[in-house]
Amino acid sequence: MGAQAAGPLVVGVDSSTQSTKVLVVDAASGTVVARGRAPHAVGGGAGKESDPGRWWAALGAALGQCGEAARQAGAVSVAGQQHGLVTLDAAGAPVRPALLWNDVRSAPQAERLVAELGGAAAWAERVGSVPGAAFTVAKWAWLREHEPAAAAATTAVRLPHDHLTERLTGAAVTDRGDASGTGWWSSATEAYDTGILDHVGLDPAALPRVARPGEVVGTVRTDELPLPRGALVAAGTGDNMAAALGLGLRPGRPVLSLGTSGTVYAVSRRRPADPSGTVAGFADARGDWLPLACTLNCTLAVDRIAALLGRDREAVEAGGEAVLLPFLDGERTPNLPGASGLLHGLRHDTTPGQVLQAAYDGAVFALLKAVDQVLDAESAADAPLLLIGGGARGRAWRETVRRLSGRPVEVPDARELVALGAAAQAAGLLLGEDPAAVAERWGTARGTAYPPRERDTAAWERLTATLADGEALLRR
Ligand SMILES: Nc1ncnc2c1ncn2[C@@H]1O[C@H](COP(=O)(O)OP(=O)(O)O)[C@@H](O)[C@H]1O
Ligand SMILES: O=C(CO)[C@@H](O)[C@H](O)COP(=O)(O)O
Repeated sequence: MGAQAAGPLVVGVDSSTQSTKVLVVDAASGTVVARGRAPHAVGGGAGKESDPGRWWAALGAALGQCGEAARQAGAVSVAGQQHGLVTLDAAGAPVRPALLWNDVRSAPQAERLVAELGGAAAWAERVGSVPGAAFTVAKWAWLREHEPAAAAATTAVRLPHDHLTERLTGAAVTDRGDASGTGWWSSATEAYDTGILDHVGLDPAALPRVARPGEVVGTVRTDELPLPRGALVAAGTGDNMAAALGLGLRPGRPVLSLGTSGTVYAVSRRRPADPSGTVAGFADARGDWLPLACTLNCTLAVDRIAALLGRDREAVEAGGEAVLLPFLDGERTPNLPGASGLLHGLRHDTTPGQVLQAAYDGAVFALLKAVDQVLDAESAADAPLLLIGGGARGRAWRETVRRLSGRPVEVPDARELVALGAAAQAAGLLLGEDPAAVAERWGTARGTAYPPRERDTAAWERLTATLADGEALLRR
């Protein structure tokens, strides 16, 4: 155990794309007393898949690294990567590996579903979002079409965080935040949409119950993990909703998260409904909304380009006119699921460091373009961007965001805001408090403030033009 604890201990879990991270936190002060981390494997050939059993094993390994502290927890909450399709058989075992949020094979099914059920505006009004390949409903439609035997063997469908919560408690339960990324939960009625479920041949009985914010959904009932039996378990939520909890986020504060995915979001009191599909109309974990735009190519794509160039990720150079759209995995924002990376504007004097800088620029461009779209109209135009996720630790990422946004940037000292948000949710159960108020009291958003820099409008215009002119290639 690291630092001393005064209050009861809580465990917050972040089961994200690349790894599971666990924090044991003093509920009274927010002090992190122990932490653990274990990697996941993402496979699946042309797609992106992970074995849910590996998430469970990684959770056990990460908790094990926390030593005695985890065994003293009074409450636990699991946050996880959004959208993933976990299919279970009658014995509760996975029928096949989970299809992940960044698997673009389901793009044709998403397109078809949008057309079949009234078009983009109708979906935005009914569900809050226009589903793309990421949404669980498109993944389920893909499975029925490509692996009908697997779909037929499925008796329960879960999201990654639901699956882990169920293994902890035995309860089939999810929360409104993660449910809002399925495409079969309506933000208009705040309930499963039986018309959509019927359309895709999924029995509502196969889905978990949607818990109320603040509900105790069960207690730890497994001996497979180093957690105390009987500890309270919160509903958990999607990883972006958990980070919003972890920051104690209030409306008007935009967040930019740089991890496997790039996301930009804000809390809103108004239910979003963007018919263009750029902004997903997610629910947050407390009863408000979380309009969010997400890219597929963020830290992994830029690290891959740095490796191709044989450079350290910080070895960027200013200047030149190269433009790089690093869409190595296809892209979600803009919606170009079949795209690959595009490099334009090379000259004899272009340096490798300038090409790497262009990759950073291309990775944050669509996210920065969406900042104003996720904020309510009355938000201050110069509100600082809260920069989080693994990339927030990097100078090149931070300076790129400052240069292309022209906004002030704040980088919280706290590293694991998703796990911290889950811990705040767990602490809320024990203390009978709102998790956002818990996080505020913990001071999780405290960090370093960077003033605005002059905006690089020339680079912005080059990116805009290359995206428009390259459209035919990017749609191929
Ligand atoms: N010091 C650093 N500078 C820049 N990038 C970093 C640094 N540390 C980690 N990263 C990036 O963070 C990414 C992981 O971010 P994280 O938010 O943990 O991902 P996940 O999406 O799995 O939650 C890695 O892909 C890596 O590129
Ligand atoms: O699909 C989305 C948001 O809609 C992603 O943000 C996933 O939730 C995965 O997150 P990370 O593993 O990158 O944190």
